[in-house]
Amino acid sequence: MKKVEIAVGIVRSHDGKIFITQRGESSHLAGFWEFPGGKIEPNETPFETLQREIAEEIDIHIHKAKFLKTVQHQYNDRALTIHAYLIEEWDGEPFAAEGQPSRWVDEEELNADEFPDANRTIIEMLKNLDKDFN
Ligand SMILES: Nc1nc2c([nH]c(=O)n2[C@@H]2O[C@H](COP(=O)(O)OP(=O)(O)OP(=O)(O)O)[C@@H](O)[C@H]2O)c(=O)[nH]1
Ligand SMILES: [Mg+2]
Repeated sequence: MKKVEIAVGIVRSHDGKIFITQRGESSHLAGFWEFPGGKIEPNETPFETLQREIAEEIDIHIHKAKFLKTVQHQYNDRALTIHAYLIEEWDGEPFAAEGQPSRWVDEEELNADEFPDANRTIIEMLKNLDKDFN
């Protein structure tokens, strides 16, 4: 079984909107929405991967990121580990630098059904975080 380990960023604006991108037509889980990020390369820490992938995919420079959660998920063809970070301070304006569809979505309107199954617990945690603070 193929093992894949990734780092993803939940980019959240001060007014509670999250920047998400859509997976390309020919990729694994095509058409689902995702948090920008990608595979950890040899000799990279998850945070280094996060900085690199976020720069490549949405062209922002991270100032501060808060580690949220690591989740594991078994797909048919791969065992996936996701390290998820919350990014609330950055330089630049996020855009889909690789030409993929993208949008800002209100956190309350994040719909786990539009994301791969592995994202479900991350989205739940995100919504619960705010309950604790509000
Ligand atoms: N970037 C990203 N990948 C995710 C998320 N949720 C999720 O299950 N994945 C899965 O994590 C794996 C790594 O995604 P990736 O963007 O780095 O890699 P990729 O499309 O080049 O993968 P591939 O070449 O195996 O198709 C993919 O299998 C993707 O479907 C997410 O929120 N963000
Ligand atoms: Mg990627």
